[in-house]
Amino acid sequence: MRIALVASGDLRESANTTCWPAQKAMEDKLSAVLADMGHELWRAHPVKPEGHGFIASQREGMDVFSGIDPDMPLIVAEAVWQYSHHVLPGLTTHRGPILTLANWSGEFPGLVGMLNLNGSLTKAGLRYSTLWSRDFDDAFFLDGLAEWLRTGQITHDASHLRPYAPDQTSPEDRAIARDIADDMRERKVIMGVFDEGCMGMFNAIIPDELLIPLGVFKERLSQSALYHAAREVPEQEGRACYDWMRERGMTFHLGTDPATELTEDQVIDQCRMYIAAVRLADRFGCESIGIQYQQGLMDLWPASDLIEGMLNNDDRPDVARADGSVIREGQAIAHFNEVDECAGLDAMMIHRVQRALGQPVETTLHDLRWGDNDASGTVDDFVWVFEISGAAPPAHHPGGWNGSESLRQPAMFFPAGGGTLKGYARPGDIVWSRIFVEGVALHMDIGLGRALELPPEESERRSRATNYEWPIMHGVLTGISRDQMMGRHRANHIQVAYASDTAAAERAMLARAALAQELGISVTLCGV
Ligand SMILES: C[C@H](O)[C@@H](O)[C@@H](O)C(=O)CO
Repeated sequence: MRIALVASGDLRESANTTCWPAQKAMEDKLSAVLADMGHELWRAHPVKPEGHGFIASQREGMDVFSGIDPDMPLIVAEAVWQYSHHVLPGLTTHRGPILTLANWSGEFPGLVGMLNLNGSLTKAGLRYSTLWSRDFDDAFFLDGLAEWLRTGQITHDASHLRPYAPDQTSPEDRAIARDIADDMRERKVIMGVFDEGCMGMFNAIIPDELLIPLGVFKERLSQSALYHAAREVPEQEGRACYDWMRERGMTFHLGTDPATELTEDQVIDQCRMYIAAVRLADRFGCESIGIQYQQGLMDLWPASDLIEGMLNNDDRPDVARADGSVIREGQAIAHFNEVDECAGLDAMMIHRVQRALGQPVETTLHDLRWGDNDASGTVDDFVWVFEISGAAPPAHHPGGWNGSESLRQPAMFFPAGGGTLKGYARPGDIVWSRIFVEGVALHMDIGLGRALELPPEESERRSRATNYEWPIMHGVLTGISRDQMMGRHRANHIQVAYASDTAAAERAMLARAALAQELGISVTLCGV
């Protein structure tokens, strides 16, 4: 059988050319495996003179698909972060079986790219199968591939899923959830969206019609307004924020070459944008905000990540209004990275429930980046690398600000630099979740887990195997195997929040499930 292969890439040519060798190596392996099985893998688009073989725009993807027989079996293979909208239009009219596939490697965010495509295909209502492998020779992969070749689909183990039933939550916590839901629906809530849609993440956009019944409305803001407002903030105000973080013990790894190193000027500009973002959130009454950043703004201003980590922390530098009053003093302003609105909605619900239960509100999304057994032998579990591409709230790090550091964002992604907010998440009980769109409705997957402390060499190994600049949570998910998680998860992102102990985590999970259900979101308990 002849099988078409397409590879979607980044919009940034610097990322495409840097990552191409990893993609090529993966495609060669896949081709060899399929040849052994008696099939031919046909690359449906060429390796370009620019030095890579990725589809790098939506139009290019549409043109590639117009040359593919719509009834052929087709594999979208990803070893890198990719923009789903490059291939989504073509996939909407493809009739043959679709397989999304990634290599189990931390080197580049290929698994993350595949998971985003899966979430986007799910939201678009398209049928697909999905598979992953480290070396393309394990039984799980070979059996799955054989099943797909034979039947056009792969069924993953979903025995860890069960629908949530409201009587699992205590009457007191159901009342808390109902009060929050009533307040949202009556008083209404605003999510501030600084340029909707980021990096082709179709799954991350919630149609307004699905938010209206929850009382949630978007304020569509422009990154140009944020850029302008940041430029208006005097340098000394930015410096005061920078000093505030250093006084609390945060480490900034500074250099002198802005093209590849973090400079003080970049950090001060990030602080100016933090101040501008807080004031805009206040001006428009936004309960949460999301800054898209990665297109447009990335050419003008250092990365928004440090800003996002600062916003997501209750203990953050004060920002005053013109009259001198402090904006939401001592309270985090939930920020959803990459304007992932599903994460933004979840974060607002987390803030409200966790505050009502007296639990920490600090929450962040992470990429489901990679995972591996613990090479130090400290635990037997499979340990995930939850790793967001820039910043976690300092409250997630041991010692808070003192246990946090900032490194320059990689030049291949972020030409104007900017610092991250990195740390290794402190050990503790967590509740994880993901809101997603499927069948033109909102759904929530939720479960329990633990963040682990691993020996420094193992933390370092995991960080070096992925992006050293970015924060990590060593995550263990309760009752869910690696492959169950991969087979089910409908997004590249996973939301995490801490609880004080296991009982508190379970209570918070069930209270959040009750709130979601009350708001009309269908809830699946995963692994618990
Ligand atoms: C910098 C990259 O574009 C990352 O933002 C990307 O890999 C992601 O994190 C996607 O969630």
